[in-house]
Amino acid sequence: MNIALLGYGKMGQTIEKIALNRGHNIVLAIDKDDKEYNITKADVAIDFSIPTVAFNNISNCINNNVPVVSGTTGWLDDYEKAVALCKEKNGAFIYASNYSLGVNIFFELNKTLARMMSNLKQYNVSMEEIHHTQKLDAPSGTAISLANDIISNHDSYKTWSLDQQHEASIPIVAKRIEDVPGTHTVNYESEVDTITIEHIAHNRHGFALGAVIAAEWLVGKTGVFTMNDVLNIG
Ligand SMILES: NC(=O)C1=CN([C@@H]2O[C@H](COP(=O)(O)OP(=O)(O)OC[C@H]3O[C@@H](n4cnc5c(N)ncnc54)[C@H](OP(=O)(O)O)[C@@H]3O)[C@@H](O)[C@H]2O)C=CC1
Ligand SMILES: O=C(O)C1=N[C@H](C(=O)O)C[C@H](O)C1
Repeated sequence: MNIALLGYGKMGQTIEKIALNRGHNIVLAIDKDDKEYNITKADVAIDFSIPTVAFNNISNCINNNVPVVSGTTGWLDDYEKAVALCKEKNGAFIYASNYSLGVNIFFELNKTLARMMSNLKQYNVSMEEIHHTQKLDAPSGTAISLANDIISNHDSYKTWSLDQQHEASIPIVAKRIEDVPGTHTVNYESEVDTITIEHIAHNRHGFALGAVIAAEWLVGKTGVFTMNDVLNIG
């Protein structure tokens, strides 16, 4: 496949290595200063850029009939617009806050645990995410996905927040520590014990491999998809 990388930072460069190893070509590697480029050279685009440009990058792909895999976080206020555009243009679009197989398994564990905890009011949930210091958004996209999945599966929670706990709100602590690729923790605490589930990424390989697998899967399809469609779990 001919792949366009929209964003050639830490993730773009990791994706390039994995894509080349799997026999693909990188026909574009776009960064902040690359204003003029022909996206139609690509069979598929993979966007790991920055929150303020992600929606434009995705729209440009959809408008030019190029399937697009989006991994950028922090732009989701525009997600429904991207979905509507994709449907209108009969395009192909997938977004995931986290492309790693491990985190997608963790998402399922989190939903199951939330369903079990919904009847056990003695436990209060809290979350923590830790990332490297260059990260632009907080909380992480993965933490938001985890919180939304708890809200959908647990009667007591209606929202999440980064500050002090409000009633019916899941408190999230976002820490920034040099070189951490991504750690997510969900805690249920009672007076007598704590139950914790945690995912620790050791490097960016899992995210990048998942994004390339999603791109391979997406080509030739039309519609709006999630990683559950690609991995057939959940
Ligand atoms: N879904 C997932 O599985 C994962 C998602 N992410 C998300 O992916 C995104 C990128 O992460 P990461 O690679 O670590 O970040 P980096 O900062 O290393 O890379 C972002 C890149 O985007 C570039 N960029 C800036 N403006 C544009 C533009 N207009 N078009 C294209 N590219 C542009 C930046 O260029 P310049 O440096 O010149 O400004 C930079 O090279 C983040 O939102 C992060 O949260 C990260 C890991 C996994
Ligand atoms: O910025 C990162 O690095 C990461 N971002 C994603 C997120 O916001 O959840 C995924 C992963 O945790 C790494």
